[in-house]
Amino acid sequence: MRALVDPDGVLGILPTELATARARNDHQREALLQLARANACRVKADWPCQRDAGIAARKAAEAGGDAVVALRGLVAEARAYSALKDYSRASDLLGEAELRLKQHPQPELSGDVLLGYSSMSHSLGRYAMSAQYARRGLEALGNDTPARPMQARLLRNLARAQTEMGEIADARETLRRGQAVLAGIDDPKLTAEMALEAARAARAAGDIAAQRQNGERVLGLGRELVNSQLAGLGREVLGNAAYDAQDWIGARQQYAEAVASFRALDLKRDELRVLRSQIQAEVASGAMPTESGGQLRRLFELSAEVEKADRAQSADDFDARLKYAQQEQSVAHLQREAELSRQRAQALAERNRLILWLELLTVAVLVVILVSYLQVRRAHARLQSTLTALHEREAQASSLLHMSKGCVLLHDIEGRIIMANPATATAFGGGSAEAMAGKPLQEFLPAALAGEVAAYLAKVADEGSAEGVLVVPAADGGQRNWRFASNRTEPGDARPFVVGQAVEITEQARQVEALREQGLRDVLTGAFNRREVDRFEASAAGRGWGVIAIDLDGFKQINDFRGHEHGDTVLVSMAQFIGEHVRADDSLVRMGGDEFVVLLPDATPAALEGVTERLHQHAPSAACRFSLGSALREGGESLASTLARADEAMYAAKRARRS
Ligand SMILES: Nc1nc2c(ncn2[C@@H]2O[C@H](COP(=O)(O)OP(=O)(O)OP(=O)(O)O)[C@@H](O)[C@H]2O)c(=O)[nH]1
Repeated sequence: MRALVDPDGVLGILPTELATARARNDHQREALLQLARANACRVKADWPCQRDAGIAARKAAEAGGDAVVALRGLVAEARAYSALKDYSRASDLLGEAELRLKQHPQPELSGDVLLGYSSMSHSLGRYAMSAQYARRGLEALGNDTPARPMQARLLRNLARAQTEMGEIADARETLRRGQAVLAGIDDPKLTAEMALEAARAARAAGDIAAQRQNGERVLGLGRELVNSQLAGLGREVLGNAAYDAQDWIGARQQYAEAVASFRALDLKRDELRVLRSQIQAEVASGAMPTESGGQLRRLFELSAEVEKADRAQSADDFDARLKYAQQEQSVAHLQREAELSRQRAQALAERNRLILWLELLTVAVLVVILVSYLQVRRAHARLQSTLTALHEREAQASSLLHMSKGCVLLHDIEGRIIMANPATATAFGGGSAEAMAGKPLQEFLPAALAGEVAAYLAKVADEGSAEGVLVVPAADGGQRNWRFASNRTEPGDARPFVVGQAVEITEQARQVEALREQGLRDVLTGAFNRREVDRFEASAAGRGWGVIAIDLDGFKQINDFRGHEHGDTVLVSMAQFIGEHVRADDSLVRMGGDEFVVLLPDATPAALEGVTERLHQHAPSAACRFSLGSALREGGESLASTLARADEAMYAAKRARRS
């Protein structure tokens, strides 16, 4: 902004700032400083300076990667070439700027480019085209644009073209809009340009007052900006106003001032134009001979026509260049479009491929989810039925345990009860099954069985199982027999325990004992039979024994004379007689027929003597006479040897009795 009002000040400080930015390699700042320089040069109408600054700004911005600032530099450069009337270069650069703008849309810069085209068209006398570019520029900016100076410039160009085309009312309306836009913007050069256009339009409309007013304004701004060209233009406007008011003297004076200003600046075209007006004023005022005036008029007409023709030629060239540039743009545009549509088609194909994959993936995921769901459902159903069966079995097992007459007991390796069924609690007198839990097994068994319980626990722990019969003394003095079988859980079990079962076999044991007893007894007399001999020898092994052999005398005759049944009675009576006179531990064995043996465990000679003596002593009360012989075990002899010696002694006694 400072470049607009104080261009010299800006240009004064720029070299230092630029040097600092370059030293820091700060391309972006350098580019912005060069843009400021281009603006300041434009205000001073120093077009080569603007061109160079624009080029430098573009290069620095490109080095700094700032595409937008590079574009600004390019536009500044183009506008400078346009001002230098190098339309070919200007249009090339504007075309390039347009192309770049498609990639980096910037409404203000688009407006600037179109302003450049509009100015060039105007310079070449293509006013309709100039107006059209100006309108396009205004459209590109939009109504509410913040780029008001650019909007004002476009309005200025539009008004200028309208004036040239004779659309004076429209031109003045456009200028009013332009001035409204400019209000509040501190841009003296633009203000002056707007005033110049207003003056031209006023002249075309025959409004001398407005011409003067605008001329004064331009002149004032020229002074303010110390701009001789502006001052010259202001003088020209005032000269035109005076000319139109037929104030020939005033007109000649203003024109003369303007010519002087343009000559000092070497602005030949401006000088020629004003000089022509000045001579016309001279002629009109009669200061020149009419004849010369006629020739001069012709000269001016010709010069104006030639100028117009030159302009038309330039315009044709420009048209051709514009067309070429537009074709280039169109080709580039078409290429870009083709590339874009190729990329779009590629992207679409890629997208479709991705969508297809996505769909396939979705289907696969859905199938996996469905299969998993079905499997989970099946597993759940299986689990449910297994649980139901398990609960049923658990209930059955619990019933079995509770209803079982047999004892079921779970205990740990140390013998601590984990669980017992009611039958166990009843059998062991443990109160309730629950009360037994947590207590040691020994607590429910007599102290006398402590050793057996310890042996049982050691066996089941070491070998994994134990079974046998436990004989428990009963309160009534008898005993109860329990057959048990216990199994330990697998050795690897973290918390091993033992499942024990027991059934009471007291009655069976009693019956077995009775049967065993019967097998050892002689049916007729109740004395032991011969099997007792073997049992006795086995039980008394390693110890001493005594034997008394007894044989009835004349028993055959009893049978023969008194009958066999009586003989039986005698045998029974004799067994009773012998049993009454032997010791409680002695065994009376009927060896067969009328032969009896008394087996005396641990018998001493005195004990044997005592028994035989008692038998002899009570012999008269016996139902039958008898003979006896006795023998004590000698050394480790067999029972058969002792029996043989006792038999021998008995027979010896029988012979002695007979004789
Ligand atoms: N009534 C009866 N008689 C039996 C039984 N067993 C054997 N006898 C008889 O017992 C008799 C035994 O005869 P012996 O060996 O000669 O006995 P004994 O007549 O006493 O003669 P000695 O022994 O020499 O004194 C035989 O007549 C047998 O038939 C039995 O169970 N009941």
